[in-house]
Amino acid sequence: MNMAVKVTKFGGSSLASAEQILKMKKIVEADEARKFVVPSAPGKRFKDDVKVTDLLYSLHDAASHFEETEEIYRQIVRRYTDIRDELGLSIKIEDYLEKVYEDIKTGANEDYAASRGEYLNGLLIADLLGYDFIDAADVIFFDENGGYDAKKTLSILPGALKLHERAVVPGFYGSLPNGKIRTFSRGGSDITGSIVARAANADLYENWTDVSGFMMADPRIVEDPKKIDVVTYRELRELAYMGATVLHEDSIFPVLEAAIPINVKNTNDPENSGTMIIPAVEGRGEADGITGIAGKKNFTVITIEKDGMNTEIGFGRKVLTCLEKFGLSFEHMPTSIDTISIVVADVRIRHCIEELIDEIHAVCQPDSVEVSSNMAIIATVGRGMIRQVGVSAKLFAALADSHVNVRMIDQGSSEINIIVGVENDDFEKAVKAIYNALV
Ligand SMILES: Nc1ncnc2c1ncn2[C@@H]1O[C@H](COP(=O)(O)OP(=O)(O)O)[C@@H](O)[C@H]1O
Ligand SMILES: N[C@@H](CC(=O)OP(=O)(O)O)C(=O)O
Repeated sequence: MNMAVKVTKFGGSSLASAEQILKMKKIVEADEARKFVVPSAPGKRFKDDVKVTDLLYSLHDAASHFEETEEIYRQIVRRYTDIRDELGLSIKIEDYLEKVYEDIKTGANEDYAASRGEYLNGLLIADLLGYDFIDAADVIFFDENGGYDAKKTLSILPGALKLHERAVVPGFYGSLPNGKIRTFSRGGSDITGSIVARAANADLYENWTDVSGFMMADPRIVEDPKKIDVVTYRELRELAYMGATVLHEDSIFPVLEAAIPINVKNTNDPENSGTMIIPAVEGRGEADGITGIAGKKNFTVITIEKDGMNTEIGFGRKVLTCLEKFGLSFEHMPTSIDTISIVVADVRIRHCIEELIDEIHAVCQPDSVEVSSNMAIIATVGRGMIRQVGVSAKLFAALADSHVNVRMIDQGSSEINIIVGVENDDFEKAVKAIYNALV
């Protein structure tokens, strides 16, 4: 029988210092099946520390504006040389750092700069574990539009992995058809881990972080929230997208087809079983109540009102055409007979809000258009939750009792979530109220 294969991704918090990296080593060495390791860049060692990835973005920004770069570069050098020295390794990481610095000063792109956090950490970790190093630029590919190219990657990566008994593949980046480096969006090492798990046909994708799995709410908002033991890919995606940052929302796609389970585990508490993320939960469903609550701040809600909107053919299309004209995607679109609300992230819409409203007036001829910014959206997620009588009644009663003004309600058509929009200032209060009422 073939030996089991596990792909282990370690997040920045798990690799922030030599002390954390030694915990990683112990975990990897405790199980023969942990053949492929996907590291992030060193993250925060303490609350107000700066992630190496953020230092690299700053370095690139300073270099491209011809500003002072030495101090930022020195901080980056110190992070890696401290780790190397404390681990007692002899790899000459300074040589690699100098090359990175030179490349950034001579015009390398921003993604290249950001990706070096994982690249350099991968070199150190491969040296420490005695694993081979595979540069992600040689095995993970993006297409000319910058999207992940699954076809090309899966035609090369599985063969490349077979050449190595044990290897480190740095997270977060790959290469474009022109050979330039491209990164996933922030937190994207989780996606690399999933891609490597798929290519290795792994039995399990372990995602090691600084919490013992997915909690029913963000532990920075709700004190000591209950852990989610098992969650489906779909629920996970909803929670992750809506702000539960433990796992990148796109990290389920690569493993989805092969139905490889993901186990979120805690580097600081490796015995804890963490959270299992699986395709579907057999024999469980309608009576399960909620799975979790997640949310994000800083959205704008545009409410368009027009009497008789429900009978006007093509009204929705006209509204969406306006968004398209400004290159805007939207998060939610709750409707009633005479109103449509569009929810868009503040950062996307800020620069064009006035022109967009003028366009909506011109194209849709509405009775009124109202804009509310500084809104937070909160999703309460659970398979079967919607069919369970009383969940939404309890949720809205709890918000009313806490004097939270609900500005928008949307029930996702996937029937696994209820979404409410509240003012940014009420966000934490609302999450706590929903948690206390439903958990
Ligand atoms: N529902 C949740 N359950 C657990 N952690 C959460 C949740 N929502 C937000 N978080 C936050 O996600 C963090 C882990 O994600 P991240 O910082 O990206 O880790 P890593 O550096 O390991 O990739 C936790 O420390 C926690 O503060
Ligand atoms: N280092 C990258 C990618 C990543 O996934 O990091 P982390 O595992 O620390 O979330 C970032 O900060 O976005």
